[in-house]
Amino acid sequence: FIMAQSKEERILNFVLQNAIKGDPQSVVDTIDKYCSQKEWAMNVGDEKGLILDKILEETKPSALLELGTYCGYSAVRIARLLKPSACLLTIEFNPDFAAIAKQMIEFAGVQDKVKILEGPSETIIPQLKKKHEVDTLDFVFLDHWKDRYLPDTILLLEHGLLRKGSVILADNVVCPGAPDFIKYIRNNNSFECTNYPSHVEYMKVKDAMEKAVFLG
Ligand SMILES: Nc1ncnc2c1ncn2[C@@H]1O[C@H](Cn2cc(CNC(=O)c3cc([N+](=O)[O-])cc(O)c3O)nn2)[C@@H](O)[C@H]1O
Ligand SMILES: [Mg+2]
Repeated sequence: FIMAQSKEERILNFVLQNAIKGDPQSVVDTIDKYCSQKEWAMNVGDEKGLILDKILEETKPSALLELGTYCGYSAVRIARLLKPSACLLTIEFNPDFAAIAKQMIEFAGVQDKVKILEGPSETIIPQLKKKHEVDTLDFVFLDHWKDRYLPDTILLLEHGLLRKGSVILADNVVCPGAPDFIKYIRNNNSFECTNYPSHVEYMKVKDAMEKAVFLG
């Protein structure tokens, strides 16, 4: 009998059947095709993805953290631009989504640059230095629950995970929005903020990403 698939399983199966194995760009393009034509899903998407690409190419990070792996779209999108020695740690607490993302990342052939850490960000961030051999982070992508953006940014600061020049990039600062994070980061003299207007993935609804550079 046909298992009642989840949307996330349907996205993964569409990639396994239609993308080119070992080609991360084709995985990104195939997810965008499925989610714009068949079923909407909360990937950062192609329009905001190009902003993400540009900021990555400017930053050239070696140690990266993502909060909210979901199906692995942004993990594959980020990893495809990283130098061989770079490493993306991505935190996901939903085990079903983590399993899908693992298969997505392996199919794209970027598994050597991506490590999925299963659990809630509030638990894993304090473990990054001792358990996951992180010194400081060059780049952090926030795309998980919007009311966790601010507390997790404060956790990163408290645990000495940011250094002068570390870049935090936050998705969805307009829709669904992260008002407490935006208020804090724009009023904190230790951060230099830039807003990048865009749209919600696969929609005409206005959204934006916010870049915050830590000044030390
Ligand atoms: N504290 C957490 N620790 C680890 N993983 C988490 C945490 N919170 C959520 N997640 C995971 O993030 C993934 C994605 N996610 C993101 C959100 C919040 N994002 C959105 O709700 C959203 C919503 C829209 N939208 O409604 O248009 C557009 C977007 O780009 C979005 O990111 N909820 N789950 C999910 O796999 C979830 O398990
Ligand atoms: Mg998002």
